[in-house]
Amino acid sequence: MFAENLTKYYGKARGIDGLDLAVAPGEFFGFIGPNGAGKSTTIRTLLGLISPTAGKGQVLGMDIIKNKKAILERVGYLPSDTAFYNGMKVRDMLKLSADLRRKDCSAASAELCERLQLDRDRKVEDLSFGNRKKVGIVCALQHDPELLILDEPTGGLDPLMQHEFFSILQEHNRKGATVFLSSHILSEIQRYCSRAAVIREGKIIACDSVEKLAKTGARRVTLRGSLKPDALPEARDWKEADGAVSFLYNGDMNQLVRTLAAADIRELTVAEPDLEEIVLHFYEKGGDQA
Ligand SMILES: Nc1ncnc2c1ncn2[C@@H]1O[C@H](COP(=O)(O)OP(=O)(O)OP(=O)(O)O)[C@@H](O)[C@H]1O
Repeated sequence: MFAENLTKYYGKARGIDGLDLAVAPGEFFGFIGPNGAGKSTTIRTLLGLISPTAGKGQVLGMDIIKNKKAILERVGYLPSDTAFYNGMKVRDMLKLSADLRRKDCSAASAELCERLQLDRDRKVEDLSFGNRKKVGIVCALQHDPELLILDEPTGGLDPLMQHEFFSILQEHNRKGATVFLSSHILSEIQRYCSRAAVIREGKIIACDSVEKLAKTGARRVTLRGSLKPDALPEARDWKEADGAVSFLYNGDMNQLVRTLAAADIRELTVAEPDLEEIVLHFYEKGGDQA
């Protein structure tokens, strides 16, 4: 799947602007970005649900403008906001979704409902938000698609269900399915994805293995003692909690050690910042790695 200079304007409003992205078959790929960055617009444009203003893309080797219908038939898509027909029971909704793909998915559907603890005899409109999400998940997965595109899938799922959901995704991925997961929750990207792209204001500002994205020259220094921020002008993102101060430091280590030696330090840890901190930094600075 790839996008090249993919651009979507809603009138004058920017959805995405010159977005480049490539996801290889079989990847478990994460798509991270703040609210309004363009994650859903990217996904909807790639699926042919909205037409790009400019640029091009391919999904499963098919052109996103010429082959919209075929793409939707072969992809499992979970939209960020799932809408269903009122008055239908879960089992009827799932059957309708399978019928639209002209596939008998009854065995897979039953197994997924069992694993996600979804009661098929209830009406969809009577379900809680999380349980409606599960209906969307089963619709996206029951036909065993080769590409899964999941837009913020875990909202509303409790931790046990999130765990089960990711186990199911991992099983699909191990069997060869490509998983494209958009999320705000960095810990789940870090845990499950092998590569990820960071989107900000409609553009990809970083794309790499999760390991490399999380790797940075900067360290988070946490200490208890008398050090004041003006002693280390190169340190940034000062935080104070429980009597300890911490900051991100990307400067000369000898300088850090000399400065600390001159202060009265009772406790000191120097650690790699977590992915969350690094991505937040991307959001703020627009791409200079910490
Ligand atoms: N139908 C629309 N009409 C006008 N502007 C839109 C429309 N849909 C999205 N936008 C704008 O496009 C930009 C990208 O929105 P998009 O929903 O793709 O972001 P997102 O990254 O999925 O955000 P979130 O995490 O909040 O779901 C936003 O500024 C949004 O206001």
